[in-house]
Formats: sequence, C-alpha cells, structure tokens
Amino acid sequence: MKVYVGPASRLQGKVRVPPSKNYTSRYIWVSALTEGESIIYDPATNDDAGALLNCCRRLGAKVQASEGRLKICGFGRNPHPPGVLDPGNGGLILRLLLPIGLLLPEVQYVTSYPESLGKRPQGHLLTALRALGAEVEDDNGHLPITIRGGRPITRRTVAVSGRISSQFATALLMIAPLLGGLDLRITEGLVSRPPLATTLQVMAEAGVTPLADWEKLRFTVPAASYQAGVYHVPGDYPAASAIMAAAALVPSSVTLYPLSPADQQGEKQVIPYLRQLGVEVKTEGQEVTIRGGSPLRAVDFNGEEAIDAVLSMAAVACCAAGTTTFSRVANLRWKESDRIGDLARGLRQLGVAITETADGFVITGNPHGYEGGIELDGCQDHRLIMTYAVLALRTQKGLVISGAEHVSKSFPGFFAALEALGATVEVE
Ligand SMILES: O=C(O)C1=C[C@@H](OP(=O)(O)O)[C@@H](O)[C@H](O)C1
Ligand SMILES: C=C(OP(=O)(O)O)C(=O)O
Repeated sequence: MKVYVGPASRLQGKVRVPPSKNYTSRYIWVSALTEGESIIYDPATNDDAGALLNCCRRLGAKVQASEGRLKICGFGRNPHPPGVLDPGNGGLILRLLLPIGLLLPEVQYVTSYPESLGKRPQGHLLTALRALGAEVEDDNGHLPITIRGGRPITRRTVAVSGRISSQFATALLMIAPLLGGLDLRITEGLVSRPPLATTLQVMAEAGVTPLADWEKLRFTVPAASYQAGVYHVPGDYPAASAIMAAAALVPSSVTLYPLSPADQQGEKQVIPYLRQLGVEVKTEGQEVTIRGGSPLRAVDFNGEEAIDAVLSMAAVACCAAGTTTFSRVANLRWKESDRIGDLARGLRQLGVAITETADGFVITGNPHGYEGGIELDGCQDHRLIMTYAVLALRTQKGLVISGAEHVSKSFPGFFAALEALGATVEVE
C-alpha cells in the first residue's frame, strides 16, 4: 500500500493513542503462562498482539476477545505441541515464544517477514536455551529455528547478553518461574532498561516478584506459578511520540490521551525533550497537549532509555535549527529495519544532512523544511513509516510512502489520526 501525505499548515484536535504494544504483549504472555482466567482491559489490537494471540491459541490457551477486553485461560506449564509458530514481524513476540520450546518435544519458528524479522539476530537467546538443555537448529542465529526440549531442567543459573536487545532477558525472566526458578545474569551491558523494568512490573502484577540487582544486572526468579490477574493496559508512548513530533513541527494544538505519567515506558522522556527544543507541552492527568509551530533549536538526544521514540525525534531534528547528535542507540540497527542505515538512506533522498556514527547518527536540520515530491520505502518498519509521514508535513510537495500498511504493527490508526488532525492523507 502506498500512502501520500501532504504538507500541513495546521494540526488541531484530540487523539486517543493506541494501548501500549509492549504492555499488551507481556500481559497476553503472562496470562498464557497462567492456569486460570485472566482479563486484560484495553489491549492493543495491532499486528503484534494478533500474532501472539494466534500462537497462544496454538499452544492451548483459550482466548475470548471482545470490545476493549481479552479473556485468556492459559496453558501454564503444559503447552500443547503447536507444530509451527509464526510470530509475524514481532521481535518481542518471537523472543517471548522461543523459551516455550524448553517445555515441548519440538516446535518450529518461521516468519513471513524474511526481510525484516528474518534478519534480526536471535543467537544470544539461543545460546542461553542450549545452556538450559534445549536442542536448537537455526540459520546462524536467525529464523527459521527448531527447538527440541521437554527434558527436566536442572540448571538454576543462566547468562544472556544484553548488548543488542533487552528482549532476550525479558523472555528468560518470564518463563523462569515455570522452569523451577532461575538466577539470570545479563552480560555485556544492557540496552533498553525500561522494557526490562516493564517485564518485572508485569511479573509482579501476576504474583511473581524477581529479586533485581540493577547494578550487577542479576535477577533471581523463584519457582512459582503465576496468579490469574486483571490487567489494564496504559496508552502507548512510542506511538504518541510520532503524533507529538507531527504537532511539534507545524502550528498546532493537539491533545493526546491516555498517557500515564507513572508507567515504565521510557519514551515519556520526549515530553521534557520537546520542551528543551522550544515546543510548548502541557501535561494534565493523563492528557498531554502540544502547541507547535514555534522555531525549534537542536538539542542532542541520548536515546538509550527511549529507544522507540528515537525515530520520531529524528523527524523533529530534521526541521530544528542546528545539529542534533543521537547517541547510545546502536541497537537501532537490529530492529524491523536498520533504523540507522535505512533511515539515513531515506532522509538523504529527501535532502536531509545526516551522518551515521558508531552508536547513532547526527542530523543537521533545515528549519525551512524540504521540497519532497518523492517516494520513500517504509522498509516494513512501522517507525520508519511514521517518521516519513511526519516529515511529509514539512515538505512543499508531500511524500509517498511505500509499504505503509506495515504501520499496523504498532499503530493501525496512525494515518486516520493524522487525517483527523487536519493532514492530507491519500491512499494510492
Ligand atoms: O521488550 C520490549 O517490549 C521492547 C524492547 C526494545 O527492544 P530492545 O531491547 O531490543 O532494544 C524496544 O525497541 C521494542 O520495541 C520493545
Ligand atoms: C522494535 C520494535 O518492536 P519489536 O522489537 O518487538 O519488533 C518496535 O516496536 O519498535
């Protein structure tokens, strides 16, 4: 699907942001690992949630979906052999599902996104699963993967690298109570700490509280059963960050809700960051109001704790006066696209001055905007698609984005939300 987004002179209105993708995936998974009926209110209804629910059904969970609510009766320690699991294009989805192979005689993991998820590295997690006794066949650390488990797990300690993704640690922590408990050591540092804090919060809500030593990166999980729970998914800050970027770049008055000031999403850091750039941002309860259109001055962005908002802030940097260095985000290379290399390629086509660095990229903005009138490839990456759509608002001729349907991985209503705020959006 190709989508044209035109230049915008004003954005105005109120946007209900989608429910958090990352909380939804964790609540679904912890419910599947629980014997008993859990309820999830306001679950995200994006591609990732759909793929995970399908896999949970194949593993024996009973799922009842109705408007604004999921009821899940989990399989606990006794997953059914599913044959094949397809996690869609979800990195977290695949990584949550891989350790279930420890409890099954054989399970195969495949993807219909060989150019995106198929290129993302899984080796660090596979090494840990082998150490726990699984037999693993893989394509040099990539999908397709077959895991043969089903043997009693006697090891109580395991290590995993946190250098390229926090999701490997999340996956091991969440399965750990069902394996009889684990002492997990994260080696080589840890990227993206807030998602791991989200994992610990969700586990605690389900009745299992790991002991966490954040300094030494050691986490001790007791042998336990998860308790059925009632969960409420907060609004999604990464999705909100794209709309905030749009509202920052043109004269606007845009209110986003519901955004909790108190959850674990690191991407809420964009609120003080945008203020530093000169954007008027007001928060009241669960509402965030942006008044944009004033001149923006570049401010460097350390994105390590707000990794899924970096591309939104890159769009803002493209139109700020001065140079912005995005640092400590090397792990962007291993997302749905290479979010440094592919971003740089797309932005250069548009005429943006961008250079890649060892741990990020540097953008020198043009406060006058860009000519546009070209087509950019979304690279099957929802965040790249949203970045290009936001930038299109500050072009003279607009932009066509190809593969725009992949925005539904996290924010199916993104283009409708932009249009409702007054942007020109045409599906070609
Ligand atoms: O655990 C999670 O929910 C996520 C962790 C982050 O990935 P990395 O830990 O690989 O940086 C983030 O980018 C991703 O969108 C969601
Ligand atoms: C990288 C992302 O997700 P995942 O790793 O779960 O595919 C994302 O949502 O930007």
